[in-house]
Amino acid sequence: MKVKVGVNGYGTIGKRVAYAVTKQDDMELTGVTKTKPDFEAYRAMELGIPVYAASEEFLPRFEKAGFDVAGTLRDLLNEVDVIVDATPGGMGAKNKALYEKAGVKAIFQGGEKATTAEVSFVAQANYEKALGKDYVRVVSCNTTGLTRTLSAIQEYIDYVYAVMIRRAADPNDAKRGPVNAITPSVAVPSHHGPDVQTVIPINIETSAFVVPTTLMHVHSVMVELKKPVEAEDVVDIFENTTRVLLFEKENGFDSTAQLIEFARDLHREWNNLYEIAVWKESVSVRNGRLFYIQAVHQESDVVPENIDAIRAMFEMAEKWESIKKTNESLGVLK
Ligand SMILES: NC(=O)C1=CN([C@@H]2O[C@H](COP(=O)(O)OP(=O)(O)OC[C@H]3O[C@@H](n4cnc5c(N)ncnc54)[C@H](O)[C@@H]3O)[C@@H](O)[C@H]2O)C=CC1
Ligand SMILES: O=C(OP(=O)(O)O)[C@H](O)COP(=O)(O)O
Repeated sequence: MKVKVGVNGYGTIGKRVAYAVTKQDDMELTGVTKTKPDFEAYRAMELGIPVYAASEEFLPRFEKAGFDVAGTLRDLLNEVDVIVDATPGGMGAKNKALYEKAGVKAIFQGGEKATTAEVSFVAQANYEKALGKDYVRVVSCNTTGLTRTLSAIQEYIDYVYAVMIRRAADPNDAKRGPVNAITPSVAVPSHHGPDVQTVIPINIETSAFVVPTTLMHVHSVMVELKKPVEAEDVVDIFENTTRVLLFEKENGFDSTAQLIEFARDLHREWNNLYEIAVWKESVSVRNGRLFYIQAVHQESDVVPENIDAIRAMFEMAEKWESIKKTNESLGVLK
C-alpha cells in the first residue's frame, strides 16, 4: 500500500517536496493546496496534480478564474494519510488543529517552533526518533546543513562556533532584501545553534548575517576539538557522509555561483543541490581547532528529509534503507 501524501503550501519547499513524492514507489501525491490560481497552480494542473483551495475563503478566486479545484484543504485532509505543511513560517502551528481534527499525521518545516512537533528531524542524525510519530518538524535549511556535517564528526566535538551567512531571498522572491547591505541578527545565538540541539546534543553557538544573494547560504564552522583529528581524516569522514559533497576551489568552485552551475549541469530539477557542499581546501586543523566552510542550497536540502520523515512516521523502512531509496530516487550523488 502506498502512503497518500498531501502538500499544504505549494511554494519553494512545497513544490519540491511534491515533486519528490512523485518519485517514490511507496508514496502517492494526492494533491496540493494553492491560495490563488496563479501560474504555479496552472503548472500543477498541467502536471496532473490535483489542486485544492487552501481554505474555503479562497474559493471565489478560483471560481472567478474558471479554475477547477478538486476541493478545499478540508477535502484534501479527508483523502490523505499525511500532510506536508510547507506554508509560510508560523502558519503550520496554526494549521495543526485542522490536522489533528482530521486525524492525519503532519510534517512541519523549519519556520515552525520545535514545540509544534514531537520531534525535530534530520534523517541521517535521528531517523529513529521519528519512527511512528504523528508530528515531525524538518528543521530549517541551515540547521539541516549544520546537522549533516556536525553529526558526522560528533565524537570529536567539544564546542562548535558557526557563522551563518544567509541568502536574502529565494530567486523567485522580488520583495525581500537587503539589496545593498549586510544585516546582522543581533541576537546571539541565532536560532540555528539551539535548533541543531533539538536534533543532536552538542555544544554550539551561532551568529548570523543576511547578505544580498539568492543562490545559497554559506557557513563558516569552527570546532573546538575534544580529541585530536587530522584534516585528512575529516575530509575522509565527509567523503563517506551521505548528502555531503566535497568541492575544490582548485576545480573552479570559487563561489556559490559555480555550485549552482554544477547542479544545472547535472540537469537537476530547479537546479536543486540536495547535498551540503563543503569546500575541501577549507577543512583544516590548527591548535586543536577544526575549521571548514560549507554552502547550503536553501531551496532543496530539506526535500530528502521530508521524504525520509514520511517513511519514518509510517515505519515503512529502517533508516539507511529509506535514505538510500530517497537518494536514488532524487539522483543524490551519495
Ligand atoms: N525557502 C527556504 O529557503 C526554506 C524554507 N523553509 C521553511 O519552509 C516553510 C515554507 O517556506 P517557503 O517554501 O520558502 O515559503 P514560500 O513562501 O515559498 O511558500 C509558501 C506557500 O504557502 C502558500 N500559502 C500562503 N498562505 C497559505 C495558507 N493559508 N494556506 C496554504 N498555503 C498558503 C503561499 O502562497 C506559498 O505558495 C517555512 O516554514 C520556511 O521557514 C525551510 C527550508 C528552506
Ligand atoms: O526558512 C528559511 O527561509 P526563510 O528565510 O524564507 O524563512 C530557510 O530555511 C533559512 O532560514 P534560517 O536561516 O532561519 O535557517
